[in-house]
Amino acid sequence: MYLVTSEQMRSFDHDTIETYQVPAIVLMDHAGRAVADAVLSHLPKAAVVVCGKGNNGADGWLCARWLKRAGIAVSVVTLVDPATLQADARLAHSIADAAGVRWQLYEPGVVRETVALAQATGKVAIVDAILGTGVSRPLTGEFALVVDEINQVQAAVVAIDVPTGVNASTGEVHGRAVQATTTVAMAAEKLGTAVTPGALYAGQVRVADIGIEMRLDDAIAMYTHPALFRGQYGDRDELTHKGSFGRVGIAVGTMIGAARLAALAAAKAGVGMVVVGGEGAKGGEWAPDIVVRSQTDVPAAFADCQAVVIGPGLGDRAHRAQAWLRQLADCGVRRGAIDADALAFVAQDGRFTPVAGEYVLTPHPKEAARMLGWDVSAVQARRIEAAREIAMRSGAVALLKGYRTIIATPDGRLRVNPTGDASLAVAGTGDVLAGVVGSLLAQGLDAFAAASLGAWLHGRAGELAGQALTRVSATASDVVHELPNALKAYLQSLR
Ligand SMILES: NC(=O)C1=CN([C@@H]2O[C@H](COP(=O)(O)OP(=O)(O)OC[C@H]3O[C@@H](n4cnc5c(N)ncnc54)[C@H](O)[C@@H]3O)[C@@H](O)[C@H]2O)[C@@H](O)CC1
Ligand SMILES: [K+]
Repeated sequence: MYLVTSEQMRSFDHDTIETYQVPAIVLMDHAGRAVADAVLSHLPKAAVVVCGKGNNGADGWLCARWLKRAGIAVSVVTLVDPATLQADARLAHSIADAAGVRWQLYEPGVVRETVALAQATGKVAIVDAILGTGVSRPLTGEFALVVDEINQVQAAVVAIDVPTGVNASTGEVHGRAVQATTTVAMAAEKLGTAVTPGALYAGQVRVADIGIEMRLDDAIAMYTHPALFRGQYGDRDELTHKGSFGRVGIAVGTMIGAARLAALAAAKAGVGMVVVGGEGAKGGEWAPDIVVRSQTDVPAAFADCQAVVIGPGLGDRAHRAQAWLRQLADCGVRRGAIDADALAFVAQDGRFTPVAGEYVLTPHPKEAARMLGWDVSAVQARRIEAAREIAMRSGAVALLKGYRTIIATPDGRLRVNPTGDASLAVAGTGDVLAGVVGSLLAQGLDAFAAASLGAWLHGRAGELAGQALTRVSATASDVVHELPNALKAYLQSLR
C-alpha cells in the first residue's frame, strides 16, 4: 500500500545497513531470490538476465545464481565488463561466477540472439536488472539499444524493482522503458510504477520483503484503501437522522445535465440532503430526492449547507466562482469541490488565487494544464509534480483525474487511486466525481479524505458499470447507479 521515492528508499537502505547492521549483500541476496521466484512462476526453461553496473545489476547477478540452483538454463548479459564492477555489485558478480553462471558482454543483437537460442529449448524469461532506483538521466547509447531489444523479443519480462527507464520517484519515462510483464519491487512499490506513464510499463507489481526496515509516516505516499477511512464513513446507527450527514449545495448554471449527475451522485454517496440552487435550478427537472431552492444567488441558496459543489455545468456563470467562495466563507461555508469551468477562477496560466478552507479541486489533465500554464503532454508526463504544484499553490487538495488519479495536499502528502478503468472515459463522469466528493465533505470528511475516498468509490463504481454493461456502453448515469455497489465493496473490504 505504501509508495516510496528513490530518495526515501535510499534512506531506508542506509538505515537498515548502518543502524540495523544488515549487510547490503544480504538484502540483495533476498532480492535476487524473490525475483528468481517471480521468474519461476512463469515456468520458463531458460532465463536471460540483463545486468547494469549498479545495485540493480547486483540483484540480477544474485538472481541468476538462484535460477541456476532451480535448474533452469541461465545466462547473464552484462552492460559493463564485470572486472570494472564496484563494491557490492562486484561481490554479487563473483558469487554468481563462483556458482558457474555464464555471462557475456552486451553488444547490439546479443539479447535477441541469446533469447532465440534459448527458445529452442522452451519458454524463456528475461530479467531486467539494468537500472533501478538509480536511474538519473534519459537512456542513450547501449542502454537505449538493449531496452529496445528486450521490448522486441517475445518473452515474459521480469523487472527488478522498476522497469529500466521508468523514473522510480515520478513515473516519468524519457522516450523508452522496458515493458515488463511483472515487476518485483523491493520493500515497497515505487511511486513511479503506481502512476502513469510508469505504471503502464510495470505489468503486475509484486512487493518482496527483503528485510529492509522502513520508517512509515505521513511523508510516504500510498494507494488509497478503504481501511484509511474506517470509522469516518459508512457506519450508521439507529440514532442518526438526516441532519447527521450534512447538506450539500450544488450550484446550477446553464448546463443542467451536469448538475443533475452531480446531485444524484451526491445523494447516493450518502449526504443527508442535496440542495440545488443558482440560476438554472428552477427550470430543471430534478429527481424527487433533490431539494430545489428558489434563490438564484448561489451564496444565499447555500448558506445553511456544510459543503458546496461549484463547477459542473456552470458554463458562463463560472466567472462568479471566486465571489461565491468569498461570500460563502462569510456565511461559514468553507468546504466543497471545485470543478470544470470554475477551476479557471482558482488558477489560470500559472497565476493562482489561493482558496481558503477545506476545498478539493478536481481538474482533468487539460484543466490542470490550463491552471498551471503547461502543455497537456507535460501534465501527463509529470502528473505527480502537476498535482503537487496545484495543491501547494492553491492551498486546496488537488485531485488530478485520469488513470491512477493522484490526490495531493498543500503540505505535500500524496495518495494514488487504484480503482477505475476505461469505463470512466465518457462525458459526465467528472460531474459524478465532484458530486461524490462534495457529499463526503458535507458528511464531515476532511478534504484529503473526501478526495481520496471519493476517487476510490467513483473508480470502483466505474469498474462495476463496465463489468455490467461493457466499458463501451457504460455512461455517467450508470456510474451513479453503481455507486451503491461500490459502497458495498468499500464496506466489505473493511470487514
Ligand atoms: N543497499 C542498496 O542500495 C540496495 C539496493 N537494491 C537494488 O539496487 C537498486 C539501486 O541501486 P543503485 O543505486 O546502484 O542504482 P542502479 O542500479 O539503478 O543504477 C545506478 C547506476 O546507473 C547509472 N545510471 C543512471 N542512469 C543511467 C542511464 N540513463 N544510463 C546509464 N547509466 C545510468 C548511475 O550512474 C549508476 O552508476 C534498487 O533499485 C534495487 O534493485 C536492493 O536490492 C536492496 C539493497
Ligand atoms: K530494473
